[in-house]
Amino acid sequence: MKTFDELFAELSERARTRPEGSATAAALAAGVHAQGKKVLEEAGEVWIAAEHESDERLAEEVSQLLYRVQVLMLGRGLTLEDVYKHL
Ligand SMILES: N=c1c2ncn([C@@H]3O[C@H](COP(=O)(O)OP(=O)(O)OP(=O)(O)O)[C@@H](O)[C@H]3O)c2ncn1[C@@H]1O[C@H](COP(=O)(O)O)[C@@H](O)[C@H]1O
Repeated sequence: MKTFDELFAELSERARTRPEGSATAAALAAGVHAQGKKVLEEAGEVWIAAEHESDERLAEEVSQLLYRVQVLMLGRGLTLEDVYKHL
C-alpha cells in the first residue's frame, strides 16, 4: 500500500532514471497528448464504475486515474507543490 505522495516520489524516480520495462517511462516517452488521453480514458472508466460496478472495481479505477494524473503532471514537469498550493 502507498500514498499519493509516495507514488509521486516513485514515479519521479522513474522519470529521472527511465528504467527499461517501466510502464511510467514508456508513458512519459509517449508524450503529453497520449498522457492526456489516458487521463480522459481512466476518468470515463471511473464514471462507469461509479454508476455500475462494485466498490472494489471503483477503487481500482480511481487508483488508475490517480496514476495517470501523476504521469501527466510529470510529463508537464509539475510538482506536487504546484498542485497543492491550489487546494
Ligand atoms: N499504479 C500503477 C499503474 N496503474 C496503471 N498502470 C499502467 O496502466 C496499464 C493499464 O492501463 P489501461 O487499463 O489503460 O490498459 P492498457 O493501456 O490497454 O494496458 P497495457 O496493454 O498497456 O498493459 C497497466 O498495464 C500499467 O502499464 C500502472 N503502472 C504502474 N503503476 C505503479 O507505478 C509504479 C512504477 O511502475 P513502473 O513504471 O512500471 O516501474 C509502481 O508502483 C506501479 O505499481
